[in-house]
Amino acid sequence: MDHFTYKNGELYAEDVPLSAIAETVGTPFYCYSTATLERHYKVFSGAFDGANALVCYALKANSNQAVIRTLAKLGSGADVVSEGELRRAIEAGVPPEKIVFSGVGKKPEEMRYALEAGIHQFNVESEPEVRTLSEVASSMGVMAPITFRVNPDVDAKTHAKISTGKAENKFGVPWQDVSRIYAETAALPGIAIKGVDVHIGSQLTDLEPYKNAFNRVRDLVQQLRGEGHDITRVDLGGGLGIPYDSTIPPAPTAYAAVALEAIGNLGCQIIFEPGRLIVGNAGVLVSEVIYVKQATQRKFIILDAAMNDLIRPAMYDGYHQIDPIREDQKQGKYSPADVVGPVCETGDTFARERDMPELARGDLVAFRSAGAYGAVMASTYNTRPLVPEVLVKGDQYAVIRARPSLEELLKLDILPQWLEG
Ligand SMILES: Cc1ncc(COP(=O)(O)O)c(C=O)c1O
Ligand SMILES: N[C@@H](CCCC[NH3+])C(=O)O
Repeated sequence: MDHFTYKNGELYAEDVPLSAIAETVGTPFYCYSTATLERHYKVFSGAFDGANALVCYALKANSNQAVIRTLAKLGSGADVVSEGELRRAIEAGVPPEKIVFSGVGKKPEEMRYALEAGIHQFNVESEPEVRTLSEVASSMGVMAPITFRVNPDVDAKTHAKISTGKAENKFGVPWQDVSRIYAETAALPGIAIKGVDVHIGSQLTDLEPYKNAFNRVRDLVQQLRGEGHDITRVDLGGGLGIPYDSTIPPAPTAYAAVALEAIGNLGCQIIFEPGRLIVGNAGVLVSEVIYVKQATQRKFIILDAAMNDLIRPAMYDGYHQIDPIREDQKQGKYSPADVVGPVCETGDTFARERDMPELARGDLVAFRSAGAYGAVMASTYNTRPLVPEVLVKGDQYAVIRARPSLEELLKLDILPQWLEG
């Protein structure tokens, strides 16, 4: 459920008409709903009421500090994958003891920063990484709390580009080496083994892969305990899908039941890293129709948003519902059209032969479910400024990241002295 609904003949974000934001901010822009963010966080964390669970919102999905702070105020922790994200989380008010650090390529200086901050744990993904962390922590005279991310070799049944738990993927340590790696790590200085971590992929719409992975993790925890390790934490990652089209993913309560059935009796703290589930349906991308072009074979609706603003359709064949802002258009006649952006790539196509309402130059549309992996993946390709972000709360709204000017964008380049003049 989200808080983007038609009222008074047009699409609103909570109690603010999106057209009013478009008038002051210009298009394209991302708009997030505080009520939806809060609702999703509460539904997810509420599914684990009574369990020893820590929800660490995965910042990569949407790392605007206003979004992070909204969630931090509800008690959320953070899953970060770089020093940049770690700084954002701390700056936005997430206590370091609720922060986990994931990712296959943590650099020594990032490890140092995280150790100084006092984060909850490093989710280590390889042997060279744990040796480096051991050196860094020892040189600082501290202990680094860790889990190893294990690769359970299960098929998450999601898009290949966002599947992470197969043996062929770069993530985690190989299942057959886990026992040896834990034994060798136990002898390393500066490292405190705390548990096991797994994350098998993103936008999962089936609980079966979770069941397989979590049961494997449960057996592994028992095995590692038998081998003398003090396992007190299990991090189950994120990945629960959201409805983009007609596929209805499992409810958080059903997911929680699977997780708790597998892991609930181990006496461990259970950590979750949901990203998309929290922010995906809490955001829309609003764009204006620049032209409608009738070509020989197709009708093209050309928008002022492009693949650089929302890459999901080009990169993962991602589906986003595209709704007109005006309700009369929503209820009117539909005909097939390609919805495209102005970027000079054929891949800059949001939808092909999609049934679309009758739209004309100047009309506004909203891409639904654009709160996750939208603004964070934007680029300035074709010298298009990064798209601004707006947060709504009730009848108030605020720009939470402004649109940079073209002057600012151009100033990023530096002419070498031999080209000056
Ligand atoms: C380690 C890790 N944790 C959490 C997430 C969040 O995933 P999602 O946004 O699908 O919940 C990801 C991204 O897939 C990830 O790589
Ligand atoms: N960027 C992907 C999700 C990647 C998940 C990252 N671990 C998407 O838009 O669907």
